[in-house]
Amino acid sequence: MRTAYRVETVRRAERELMARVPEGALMQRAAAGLAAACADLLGRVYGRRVVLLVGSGDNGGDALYAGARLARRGAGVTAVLLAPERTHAGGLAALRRAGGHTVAPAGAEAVVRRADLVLDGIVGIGGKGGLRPDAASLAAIVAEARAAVVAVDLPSGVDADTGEVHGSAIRADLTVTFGTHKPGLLVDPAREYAGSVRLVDIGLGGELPAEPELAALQHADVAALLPVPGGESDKYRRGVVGIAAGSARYPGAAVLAVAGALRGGAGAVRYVGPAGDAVVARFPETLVSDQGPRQAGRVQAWVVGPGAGEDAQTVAEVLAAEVPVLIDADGLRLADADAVRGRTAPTLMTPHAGEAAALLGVAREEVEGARLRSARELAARYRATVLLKGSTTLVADAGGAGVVRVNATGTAWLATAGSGDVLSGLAGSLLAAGLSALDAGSVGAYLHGLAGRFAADGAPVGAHDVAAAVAGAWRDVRR
Ligand SMILES: NC(=O)C1=CN([C@@H]2O[C@H](COP(=O)(O)OP(=O)(O)OC[C@H]3O[C@@H](n4cnc5c(N)ncnc54)[C@H](OP(=O)(O)O)[C@@H]3O)[C@@H](O)[C@H]2O)[C@@H](O)CC1
Ligand SMILES: [K+]
Repeated sequence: MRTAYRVETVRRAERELMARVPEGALMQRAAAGLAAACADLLGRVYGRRVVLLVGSGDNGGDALYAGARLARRGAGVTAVLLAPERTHAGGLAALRRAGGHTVAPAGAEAVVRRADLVLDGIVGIGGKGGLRPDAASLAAIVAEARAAVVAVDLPSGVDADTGEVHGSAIRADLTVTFGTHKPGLLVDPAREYAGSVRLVDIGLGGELPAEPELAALQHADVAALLPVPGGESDKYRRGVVGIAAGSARYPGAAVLAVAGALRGGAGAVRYVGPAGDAVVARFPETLVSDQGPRQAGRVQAWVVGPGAGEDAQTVAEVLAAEVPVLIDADGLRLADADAVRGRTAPTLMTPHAGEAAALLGVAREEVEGARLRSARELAARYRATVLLKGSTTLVADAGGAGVVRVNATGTAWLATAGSGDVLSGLAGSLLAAGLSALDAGSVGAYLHGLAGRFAADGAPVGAHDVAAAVAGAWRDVRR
């Protein structure tokens, strides 16, 4: 499990650890890891031109000590000091001893233009709000440069706790972060500014609490959660998932949701709705019912909404069922909020940013800019588990508090028509197989993302290709 902690938690853990190690030891560990990452990126250190952007806090101190290490290995290192009188004294002395130089911000453009590598030590976890004007002009200069950019701990200007970006921020190729990931490194839009992320162990692990702010499942975590049939299993014990989806206008949504559901671990898929012929033509193993959800026979979980059009009656019937329910697409619009809040069995809502915005009564951009806050807010309002889809997929558990899962497997190729229908079937099938809403949502997103990668392999794909690739993703996870 990859985990991320909020700044106040990181600060508390650092205080505990600092009390037990020699003064300055943590910064030296950070600087050593940072310098090593820079050396890896450069390939050869000797003769390279390195520019440090140095703010007034310890983030600048890290950059200066790392710069000193690179200077000792033969790099030409120049530090741009944003606040010369408040620069980290020990770091500055170390850089000077190693033969490094300093310039004022007015000299930044000339040195950055010629640099091979820029280290962004303007601000780290002590940052508040978007970059101030002097720092923002440096960010603009860096954006024009050909140099590789390494962010120290965080790209300056992004919000460490939320992943929000207010104003300008440094765009890095690599972020070297210390002790633990910060939520902003895993959630868009900030994640995009971070580039790839390398975690340097400074010994903080033992001081961090059990519950992080964010957690990203890895292969082993997913493998442990996947439902696997035992010797005594039959189709009913493995769980039956009901799919109430599709309409005369959108029969394809039903086919795709069933396609996802067949790959999600339930023992059988029951379909109700007007697209039964299309579903059976493609997937003859589906149990098709021409009754509404109430009369359709037992299921262990329902999926309602993909391509549902205006069928509010079906949505209401499904919400009244005392089994877990996944609500997607049109179902989100048609569901009565009080009916969702009043449910006793788990509910998993799977909106994309536009749908989440409509439910929250805000603009889509607001959700995209504040994904973590939006997912928690929806989960609190509806007392439902919320899987917010998009460039970063998040799953917040019912009520909105507690750890939020972030999915790291997605690919931009998944932004294709019908892809969400496959995910809803897949996650609904995992619900029917007995996973909690949080696990079904995050395992579903993980497999779906991986399947998208396998199916796409660098080229456009259709949603049916993604569904077909889920089995391969499943095998890859269990391997
Ligand atoms: N603690 C530890 O054990 C370890 C910590 N480590 C390192 O320390 C870092 C935290 O250091 P920190 O606490 O000194 O804060 P930091 O991020 O340098 O920023 C504060 C300065 O930024 C300024 N500033 C604020 N907002 C701004 C803005 N929007 N735009 C521009 N400037 C802004 C603010 O100015 P002020 O408000 O004071 O005028 C203040 O001077 C952490 O990220 C990691 O790199 C590692 O060495 C490992 C061990
Ligand atoms: K930084």
